[in-house]
Amino acid sequence: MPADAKLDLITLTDTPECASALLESARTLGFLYITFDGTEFTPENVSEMFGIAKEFFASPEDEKSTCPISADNKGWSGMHTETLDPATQKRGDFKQAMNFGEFLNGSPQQPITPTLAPHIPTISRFSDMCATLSRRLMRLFAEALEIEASAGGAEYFTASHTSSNGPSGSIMRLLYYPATTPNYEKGVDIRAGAHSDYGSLTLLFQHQESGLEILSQGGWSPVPVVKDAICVNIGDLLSYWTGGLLKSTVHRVVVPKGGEQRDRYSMAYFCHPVDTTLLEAIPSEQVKQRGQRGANEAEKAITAAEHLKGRLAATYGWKEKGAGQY
Ligand SMILES: O=C(O)CCC(=O)C(=O)O
Ligand SMILES: [Fe+2]
Repeated sequence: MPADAKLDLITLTDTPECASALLESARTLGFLYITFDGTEFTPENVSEMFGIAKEFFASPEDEKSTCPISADNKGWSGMHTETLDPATQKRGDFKQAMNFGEFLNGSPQQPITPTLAPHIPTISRFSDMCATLSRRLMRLFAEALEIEASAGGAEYFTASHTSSNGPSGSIMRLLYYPATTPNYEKGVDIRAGAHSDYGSLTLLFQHQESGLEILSQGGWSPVPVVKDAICVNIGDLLSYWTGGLLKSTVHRVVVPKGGEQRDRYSMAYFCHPVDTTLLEAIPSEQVKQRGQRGANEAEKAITAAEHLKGRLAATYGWKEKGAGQY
């Protein structure tokens, strides 16, 4: 049995010490936990959202399928619809998901099912809280990276992570991994295939049940669920932007030992910069020291939207070498 991954558990304070601790976790594992304490999240508002997720996934397939996932990455995806590791998987992920794009003044910009309709204010508020927390984390990363004051210093990422400045790829996602009987085929099915996330960072809320694993040199390590805490991981875009200093670590979701009969629910907020954001070399000595990699090597800066589009082609080469190796 591989040893559990040891993720740092950090309580957010807006101090240089906290910023350094976050950067250290992001530079090493690329994964960490932050406690609800120190954020707007509480056991109550998170469990209210899990209640909505359960109600939604229990609603009839006929109803959910009126909002199918579309090319804009919003909507419902049923069992085996998404394949996160197409090179290896014979069958799509053993899960369902519902993706919400950004809300505009509290209104969804996508079709919504009747079961979800009464909960829109709660989902919209939760999504906003995730955006606010993500922006705060980005601010702390900028502080720890000692970005030149003339370029914005600790506020370097703020405008690009503010939704009023334009559309972005940010997504609030509800996830449901059903119990594995009777249709789960061991060795063929997986709850979520190996992948890295695409954006700046991801906030992950897990409901009791474990199963998340991260890949390191030693192989796959299970990530134990920490009560009243949010798992934070760095995405490909931020790894690219920082010349690989911050690690976008490959991860997957499996059925934990003895968990075959249990459902698993989680919620992920994928934070992306505004589409038009230019991913230019970051004016930080720490990033410059990474040499000609990622955004440091590009002659012409690409935008966040271009990075997202080209992500698969751009990342498969280094993914074979190991996580986040720009
Ligand atoms: O459900 C989880 O714990 C992780 C899901 C995940 O990695 C993803 O959707 O990108
Ligand atoms: Fe992921």
